[in-house]
Amino acid sequence: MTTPNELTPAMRQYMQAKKDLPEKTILLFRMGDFYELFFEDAKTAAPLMDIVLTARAGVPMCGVPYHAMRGYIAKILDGGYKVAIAEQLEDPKLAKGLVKRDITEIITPGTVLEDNLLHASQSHFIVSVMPGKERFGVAMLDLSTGDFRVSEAANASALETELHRLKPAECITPDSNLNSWRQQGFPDFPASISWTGVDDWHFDQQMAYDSLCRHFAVASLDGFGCRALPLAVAAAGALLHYVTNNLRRDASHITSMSSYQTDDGMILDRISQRNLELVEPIFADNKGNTLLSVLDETITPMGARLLREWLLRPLRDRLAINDRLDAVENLSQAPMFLAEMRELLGTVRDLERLITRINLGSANARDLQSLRYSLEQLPGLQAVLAEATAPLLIGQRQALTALPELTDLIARAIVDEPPLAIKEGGIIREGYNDELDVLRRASSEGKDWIASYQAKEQERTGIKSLKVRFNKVFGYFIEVTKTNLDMVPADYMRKQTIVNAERYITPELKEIEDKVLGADEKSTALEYELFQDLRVKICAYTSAIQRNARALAVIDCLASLAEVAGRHQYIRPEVCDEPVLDIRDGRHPVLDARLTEEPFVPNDVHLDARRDQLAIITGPNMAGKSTYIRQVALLTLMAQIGSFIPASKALIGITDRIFTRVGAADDISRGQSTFMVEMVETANILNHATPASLIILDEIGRGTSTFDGLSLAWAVAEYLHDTPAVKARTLFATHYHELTDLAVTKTGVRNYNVLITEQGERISFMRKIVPGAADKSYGIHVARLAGLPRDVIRRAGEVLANLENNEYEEEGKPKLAQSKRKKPKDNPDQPLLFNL
Ligand SMILES: Nc1ncnc2c1ncn2[C@@H]1O[C@H](COP(=O)(O)OP(=O)(O)OP(=O)(O)O)[C@@H](O)[C@H]1O
Repeated sequence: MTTPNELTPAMRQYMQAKKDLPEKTILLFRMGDFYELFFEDAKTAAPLMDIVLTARAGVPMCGVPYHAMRGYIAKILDGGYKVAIAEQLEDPKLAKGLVKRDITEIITPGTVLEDNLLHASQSHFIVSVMPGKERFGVAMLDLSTGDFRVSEAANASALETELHRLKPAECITPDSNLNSWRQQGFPDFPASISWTGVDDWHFDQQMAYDSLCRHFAVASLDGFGCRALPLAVAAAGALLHYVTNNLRRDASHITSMSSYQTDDGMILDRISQRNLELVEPIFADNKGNTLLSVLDETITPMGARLLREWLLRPLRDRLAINDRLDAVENLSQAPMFLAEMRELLGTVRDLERLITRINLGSANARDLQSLRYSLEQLPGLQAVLAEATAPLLIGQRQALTALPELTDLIARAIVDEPPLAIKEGGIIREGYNDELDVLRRASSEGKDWIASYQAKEQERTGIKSLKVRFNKVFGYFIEVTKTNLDMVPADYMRKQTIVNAERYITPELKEIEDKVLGADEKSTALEYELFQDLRVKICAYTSAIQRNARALAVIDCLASLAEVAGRHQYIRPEVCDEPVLDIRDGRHPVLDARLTEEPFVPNDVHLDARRDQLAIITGPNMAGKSTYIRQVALLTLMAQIGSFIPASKALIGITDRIFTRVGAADDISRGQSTFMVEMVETANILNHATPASLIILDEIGRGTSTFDGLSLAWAVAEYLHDTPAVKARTLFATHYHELTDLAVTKTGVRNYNVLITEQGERISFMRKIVPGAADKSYGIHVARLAGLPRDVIRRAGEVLANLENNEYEEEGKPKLAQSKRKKPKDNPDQPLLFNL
């Protein structure tokens, strides 16, 4: 084992860098053209990175070439580690003694900026959570865009919902809080979050407040709407400190912070988000099944990210919803205007991530050109938007600022098609810088001279095949093939022998070469300097560019909604604050958009929490019950994001929360039984629904015995109907026909069924929801369609007949054979329902 005293100076430097790193951090230490890893880090990371572990002087080590390093970051992060990068802080050629090295950044799952680890259409948040007595302060930062927001969640369940919506890769929280969660069990947060505990004092309110003020160069945070959000400020201050100090990341592109209330939008908890397949399908291979996949016709990455956010956070304020609907209507009514706008958006690149890269110094010349082409669309967009009449569109037009001085500057500075590399020249346009032009002229005149020198020497020596060539080792040289060596003049100096030729130099060739190469080297260095200068100049426009990006995102989202509305013949819904839902000829947006052989059959819905509150929907399997109730939830949600909807007419009372209890995907991974999950979800609904909510229940109690299930379903329906505090609009699809009896005694219960036509043994699904209870279950018909053996179908028919005729054994069990008909007497297990 090597002791510290035996370490080389570079190794001691390595140990020093390693000393201050947080736990579970792998250090990549730059040494020349490689990033090297040593000791335990090498042993841990080599298999993760899939590279060979070697040893030098007994020290385990491995390494990757500097240019490939970024590609390995994901592999280390995936292994559950952070990545620290130690760079050389001076040019090794100029260093006197040991090259200075230090940690320049620490990369964690929530703070990656590598393109291959980011989704263009999704934000990538690191979140900070500060617990209060009951409330939680929440701050979130997307380092790739500079998007920084704060909020407070009213309680643990609101925090859960918020984290499921944001899906952060990483969260920080005070050490003490993380420890208590670890001891008492975590709330229901997404399992994918990597949690980091941070010293409690970073969350000190005053310190956080002061450091935020310092960062934004303001005297108060009131301008960011943070006056009444002390916990949020603490979370935000700690987050900024963590990113800039602990991770040593550059935060110059974080130019503002915004605040929002977690409960001013419609609440969509984890379960509804999943069941309604809003942004992710329940089964991963059904990508086209999500509502987002139908509504997302955005053109820019900023628009795609914002639309996703709109979908997961529908509005609740009628005026705000109408603002969006007005804008969508305005665009829908002017297809030319819409098309022109979308065409202009087609040239706009990811402005938010571009300006971040420019700020962080990782942008190349092509990024600057992309920025220029994107910004050059703004005057055109402003001109087109001058036609807009909807206030939201007018507002966005006013928020757009064309930056002609900046686009001109980039246009003058950068060539049309610059290379990817930024240190090898070829980037700066002629005429931008006099000194550069002079150097280039010297180089090109020299090169011309060299070109003519070849012809001159051919003439002088009479060697037709004489060539003037160049390589990096010898510079310029004259090459003569072996057959012509007798004609080589005396003044040629031999430099190298190769297989078929000899290479020579001459004093005059070397003299010109010095000029050419000197000029080339200088001009490349100057180009890099000019590029850096330009980058700094562009950084001054960061917040103006970010404002433009936000306005463009809104425009893109509205245009996407208008485009989809036109494509699928949607109509504008009317929204109101009363707890009603009146939709004519509604269609399921996802099934409707997908072209299938069976045309989609539209259906109505009429619900009013004050009168027709609870609809019980019965009907055979496969009839379309689930589709129908999900459709109602989706149409309500669409209306509240400001989208038009597939229907012929709609009045939508604004909903505070959509609850779903749907059997499809039970969470076995959470270690709960199907029935337990079902009951937990039902409890959540009964405990949180309000008269402004919308509840869709697809069968309750299926996971237990029939009688238990039926009794629970019955009691749940009664509770929803009878309890004033939870009297929400409810759609209840069920196979328990007994539930249809509720309509007899409960004034707010309505029965519906899905129309079926029967021809002999065959049934046809009409997909039409009609008033009244279904009279038969038809489960056995569907089983026949599914190909169950004939004997099983016949036997099931017999048993069904027994059951339907209440034929029971003495002890009250259904008699599963043809037998004398007898009803059980005085059996306490026999549910009351059958006697109703
Ligand atoms: N209105 C409709 N128009 C056209 N096709 C429909 C309609 N509603 C449903 N379908 C089709 O019928 C299929 C079955 O619908 P769904 O799953 O909603 O039935 P269900 O009654 O809930 O069945 P189960 O009780 O077995 O869960 C759907 O996959 C869909 O393709």
